[in-house]
Amino acid sequence: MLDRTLAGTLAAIRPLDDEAIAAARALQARLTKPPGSLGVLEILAVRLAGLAGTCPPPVPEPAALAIFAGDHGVHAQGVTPWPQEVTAQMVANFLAGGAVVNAFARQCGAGVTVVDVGVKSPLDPAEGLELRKVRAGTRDLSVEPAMTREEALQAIEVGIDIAQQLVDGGAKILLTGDMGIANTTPSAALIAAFTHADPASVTGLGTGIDSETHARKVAVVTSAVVGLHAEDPVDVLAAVGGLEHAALVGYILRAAALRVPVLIDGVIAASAALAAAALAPACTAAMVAGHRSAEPGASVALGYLELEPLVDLGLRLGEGTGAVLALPIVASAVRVLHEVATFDSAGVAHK
Ligand SMILES: Cc1cc2ncn([C@H]3O[C@H](COP(=O)(O)O)[C@@H](O)[C@H]3O)c2cc1C
Ligand SMILES: O=C(O)c1cccnc1
Repeated sequence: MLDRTLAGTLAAIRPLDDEAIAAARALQARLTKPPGSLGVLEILAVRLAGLAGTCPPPVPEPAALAIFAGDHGVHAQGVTPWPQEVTAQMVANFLAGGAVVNAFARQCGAGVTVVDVGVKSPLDPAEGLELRKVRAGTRDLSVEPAMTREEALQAIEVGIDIAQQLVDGGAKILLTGDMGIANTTPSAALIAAFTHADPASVTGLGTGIDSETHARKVAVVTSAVVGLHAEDPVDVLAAVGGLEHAALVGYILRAAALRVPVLIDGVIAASAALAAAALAPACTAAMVAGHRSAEPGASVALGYLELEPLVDLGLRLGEGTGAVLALPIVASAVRVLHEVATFDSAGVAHK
């Protein structure tokens, strides 16, 4: 049994299993389809065999989405037009099943868990809600570090714990989700900090902002990154990240430690994935990029992580929507290794 600390989680992350990869490649070659005809799906299924250490790897059902919710002190800088209360109001909407991600989750067959890791207002207990608040929102990252190192570590361990709980409950794949008004600003700062990209090039329009707001946002991200002298990934996360970002880091790392695939959603999850990869480079083997968010930083982060997104539909919502939409593709890729007949078994002639 792995201990649920960050150190215990990092120590358990291992590279892919070469034997399972070889077995999956050999199996792909025997299935009744021209070799390579399933393109990216073949590569993905082989990698998931390597992750699971068995061929075929488990069909990713049931699937579990965790939506980590938190508020942001940097909201005070006018980086988003939406009031901060929307974070808590959307949490209520997720719990009532009324958000976009709920519709997608019903369509694609994913369970939804909402985690309050840092919502500003107090939330009442509810079915499907995990009350794990580390702090009622971060501090303003443009003025001081958003979190203490201790707070960031606590939030990482919330993510670790939630991932462990979902996998203990039977989940065969974990999906990332987020809710936090203003959170595309810390996401851009994390992406600039970890990839060394120009802050302006990774700062997008978030929920949809005017050019004046965008200019303010670029200035905030630029000065946060210029003023950042942290080396350790947890310190970077504490300085310019959010509580939901930190929880996502723990969630991703725990998925990798448990050898369960983790479907990365949009720019918020991609920025957390960079921090996770900085802590444990081998954890990228467990990551599957769900979609290409319209937010420019997401493509920069995925490029840095060498991940190709499965779908590209111009989404810019978050909540886990892009991860959920990619789920049937991942499941289909794995199902091929379980269910497709071989040339021998089906009596189909080779070329
Ligand atoms: C109604 C509503 C539902 C959302 N669901 C996700 N987001 C997304 O938008 C927010 C980030 O964008 P920004 O940095 O521009 O504030 C996050 O809450 C993210 O999850 C939403 C935003 C709104 C307004
Ligand atoms: O990429 C995302 O997930 C995203 C983009 C804009 C706003 N909220 C989330």
